[in-house]
Amino acid sequence: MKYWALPASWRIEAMARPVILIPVKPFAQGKSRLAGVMDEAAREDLARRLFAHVLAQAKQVADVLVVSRDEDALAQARAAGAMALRETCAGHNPALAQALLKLDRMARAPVLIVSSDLPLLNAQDLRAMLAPPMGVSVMIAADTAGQGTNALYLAHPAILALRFGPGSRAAHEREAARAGLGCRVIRREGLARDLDVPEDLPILLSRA
Ligand SMILES: Nc1nc2c(ncn2[C@@H]2O[C@H](COP(=O)(O)OP(=O)(O)OP(=O)(O)O)[C@@H](O)[C@H]2O)c(=O)[nH]1
Ligand SMILES: O=C(O)[C@H](O)COP(=O)(O)O
Repeated sequence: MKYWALPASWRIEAMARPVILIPVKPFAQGKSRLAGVMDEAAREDLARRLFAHVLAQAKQVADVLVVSRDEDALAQARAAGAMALRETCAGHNPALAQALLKLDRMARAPVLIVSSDLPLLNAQDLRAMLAPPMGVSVMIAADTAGQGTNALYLAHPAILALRFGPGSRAAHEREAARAGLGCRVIRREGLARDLDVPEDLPILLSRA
């Protein structure tokens, strides 16, 4: 069938370019679980560098939207050519919900939510997350423990209730099942290795 012979609503979805959505906690508040081994300035610097890395990888792959209440993070996003959204409802899930609402109004394009603390992330990881198998509308990149969600692909912005927080991998799977959506869990090192606790810090050496 010719492209222009498709129903109009399908055409819009087929044209819609995916967006990578990066939530960023204020740099000075992030990485609080490293407080026992790094002072405030070092944690802030680390959070800033991790975000810069994720942003650079994401920009190679798709349009990017950053949601944050940190003006520096928003400025860094704009300087890299990304869209920036000031968070009005503080918190991981509320900020993402705000961003998804905006994306849903812009276009019903696929969204890939990616954590800003993935030191081994590369563009291939992101491309893999943006290529779901037929019939799959939700893809979850689990953390190494299989408990958290480090990246979440959504076929469109309003498809799933967000459940970031402890046990989010299982919670996102449950939400997908409840909504009758095809769902896959992906395990790739670049997506799985986040940097949360002191035991994760040796990852940085492998990037040195
Ligand atoms: N916009 C926004 N992003 C958040 C918020 N809280 C967490 N995030 C982001 O969500 C992703 C996962 O966060 P966490 O792994 O909990 O990282 P963190 O909050 O820096 O680490 P801890 O302070 O140790 O909990 C990262 O991209 C964070 O920047 C928030 O309140 N607002
Ligand atoms: O799974 C999640 O909700 C996020 O990745 C945050 O989880 P974490 O606090 O274990 O990093």
